[in-house]
Amino acid sequence: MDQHSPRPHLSRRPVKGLSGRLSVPGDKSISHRALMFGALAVGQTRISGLLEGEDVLRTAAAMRALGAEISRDGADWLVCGRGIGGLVEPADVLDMGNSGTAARLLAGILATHPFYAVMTGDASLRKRPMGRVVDPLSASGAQFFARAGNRLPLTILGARDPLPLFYRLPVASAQVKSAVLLAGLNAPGYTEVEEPEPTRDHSENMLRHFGAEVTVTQAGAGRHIRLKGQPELRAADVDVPGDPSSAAFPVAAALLVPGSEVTIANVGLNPLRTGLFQTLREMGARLDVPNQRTEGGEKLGDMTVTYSELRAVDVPPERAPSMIDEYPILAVLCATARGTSRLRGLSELRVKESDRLAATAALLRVNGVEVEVDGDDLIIHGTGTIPGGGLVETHMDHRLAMSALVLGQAASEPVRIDDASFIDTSFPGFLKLMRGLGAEMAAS
Ligand SMILES: O=C(O)C1=C[C@@H](OP(=O)(O)O)[C@@H](O)[C@H](O)C1
Ligand SMILES: C=C(OP(=O)(O)O)C(=O)O
Repeated sequence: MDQHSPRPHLSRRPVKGLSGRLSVPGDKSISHRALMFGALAVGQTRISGLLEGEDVLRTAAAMRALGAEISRDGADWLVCGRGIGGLVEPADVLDMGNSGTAARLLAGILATHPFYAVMTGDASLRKRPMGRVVDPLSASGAQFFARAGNRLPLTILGARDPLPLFYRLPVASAQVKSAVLLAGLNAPGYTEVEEPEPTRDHSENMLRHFGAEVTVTQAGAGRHIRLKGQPELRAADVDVPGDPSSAAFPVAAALLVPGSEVTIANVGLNPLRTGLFQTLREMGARLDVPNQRTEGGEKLGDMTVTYSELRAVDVPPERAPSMIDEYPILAVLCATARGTSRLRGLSELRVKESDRLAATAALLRVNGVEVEVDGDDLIIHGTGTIPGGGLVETHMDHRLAMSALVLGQAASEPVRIDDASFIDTSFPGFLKLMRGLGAEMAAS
């Protein structure tokens, strides 16, 4: 993706409201994990609804390079696993593209497999911190060699006699928690992780689904997770729900174009992912989810969203893990609401595909919105009107690209972005799907 061709696009206000019923692609977090756990299980795992975005395809390629058989079967994916400890040394560098989740979770798997592997990524991923996984994983006996600041490319020499891990997360990160649990799968005894605040629990849910023994107990404001090492993971089918982090974009567009009503089928509603929807309701959004259900340990439902006049909001820092990827699009909605919004405790946004705190502020400013960054908080002064007319720099970041295109749906002048190509990492088909609802987005 370093040699990718930028695809500049523009977005303008449509003449009438957005409408329609749609599905968004599969959940990215669950898709990565389904491929990884499938590869570590014995037998054949069938995955339906897998996200075929570039991030997840990188995970599929890496698990193949480690010896798993992965193929497509119609709309489904099949994974023939090698069992825990059964992966083989990859013959070449593993390129994780733009994906932090793929790189960090794979580091966990590689830490307790006794061979040599090298991982790299694109220019965005090579800037992101890997020390957060290298530190805890080193205690398993694995050796890591990285560029200054623990950046990719990263060489991993997996432990021959892995030790179980006990780790208290210094930041609320599901990626770090999952890396430790994945390493613990191939170590004898119990691996334990304590998180300061609950983070998405797809790894815990899926480990159980594949037959591992995982217990979760409340620990203060956070959680204590305990995994019994060296289980026999048994292949188990996975039905991936729609990604709530992707649903956020059509939901936001419907909320800011007058006259809109849109229904999104099968949206994942894991309570550790729904901070945005809670916040939108506090802002006065009409979101109806009449038929909620649970499938494969994950909640989901069909969500209908109707254009709503939004009011400003104050989002507490402890809500951040449940909506960590949704702040750029929430900031766009706050810009359209009348009044001052404050989004608190966003330090983790600085280490995403871009520095999302700075880049979200810049996205709004260049389109005439008054914004401040105060420490780790983002403050947005909404007037109810978006002048627009700006060219947004997206810094290889899919969420910034989609957020800017949604902003254009409410702006007086068209909003341009320098590059729409990274949208395919998490939301292939985004532009087509948005145009199908009546949004005005085009190449420029
Ligand atoms: O575990 C996961 O699948 C993810 C965890 C989050 O990252 P952190 O663990 O860094 O918060 C999130 O931003 C990312 O898109 C997906
Ligand atoms: C932060 C994200 O992903 P990752 O960390 O996997 O690159 C994201 O999808 O917004």
